[in-house]
Amino acid sequence: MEEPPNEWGKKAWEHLSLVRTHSPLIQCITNFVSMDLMANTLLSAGASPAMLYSAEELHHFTPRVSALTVNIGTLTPSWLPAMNTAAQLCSSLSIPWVLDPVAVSASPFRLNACLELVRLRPNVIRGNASEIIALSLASSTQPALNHDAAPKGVDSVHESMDAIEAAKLLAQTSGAVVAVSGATDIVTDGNRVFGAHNGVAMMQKITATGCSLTALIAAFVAVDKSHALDAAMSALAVFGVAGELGMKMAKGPASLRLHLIDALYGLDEAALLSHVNVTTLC
Ligand SMILES: Nc1ncnc2c1ncn2[C@@H]1O[C@H](COP(=O)(O)OP(=O)(O)O)[C@@H](O)[C@H]1O
Ligand SMILES: Cc1ncsc1CCOP(=O)(O)O
Ligand SMILES: [Mg+2]
Repeated sequence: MEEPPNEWGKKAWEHLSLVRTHSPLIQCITNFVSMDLMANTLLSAGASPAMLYSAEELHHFTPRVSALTVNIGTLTPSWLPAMNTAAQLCSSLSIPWVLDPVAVSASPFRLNACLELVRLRPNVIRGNASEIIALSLASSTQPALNHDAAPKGVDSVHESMDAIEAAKLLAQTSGAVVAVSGATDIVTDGNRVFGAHNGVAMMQKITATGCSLTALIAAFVAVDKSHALDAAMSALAVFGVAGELGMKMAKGPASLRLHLIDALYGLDEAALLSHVNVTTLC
């Protein structure tokens, strides 16, 4: 019997092709750990990264970008004005921007910074399961966070499938598309929920793969602004497939980092049609 066509695979290929053709300029206000991998991920996908974060140049630069990513990984008070100004500029100019709430439950300072950024209306919020659960809880009722249950650092202590309801709620309260990475990458607009069953567990052993994925989402949304959910899903699937193909060559995290970038650069339509595995979750 003939296989049904892989509609999400086709869509992922269309989005990746648009990124390669248009090479969207992506501003990344991000943590020091992720700058290198994030910029290289964007370049290998065909986008143009710019890791500019000085408040002095935002009014000149940010209005000319195709999308922005704001990542609070190594947050200090001095970074916040630039993050807020860039986010405000994007929201007022209808430039898509994506928030990565790294380690949002690590401190009240970080949580409050994130809540302020959520109020500036990101188009997409991407985090791991623990981050989305914590931000969703705080966005809806503002409870005191239970620090015993919350992770202490940047890595998730929850499974992505356990964050579906939290992701839907965060999408509804924020108006953003919400993406949760993990064994299954989940995307929701608060109503529809899709999951990409791609990627390999070893990707967790490379620092900043999550941050880089968030920037990739920004690049994909930049080329399909009116379909943020589809674009985010494509980015998650593409990154996951690159991880799977890279893993065939890798011996461990260090060589996976290298082969992941090479695989992303070399992805073709046949690879996406045969590997992208997206299903409707609810
Ligand atoms: N158990 C897993 N199996 C397959 N892929 C995974 C797994 N855990 C994470 N990934 C992939 O690793 C990448 C980074 O996700 P994650 O580790 O959740 O982000 P973060 O670094 O923000 O915690 C994503 O592409 C995700 O799909
Ligand atoms: C280790 C670390 N510490 C502060 S930011 C950061 C990188 C986190 O990257 P990711 O969220 O992609 O794992
Ligand atoms: Mg992260």
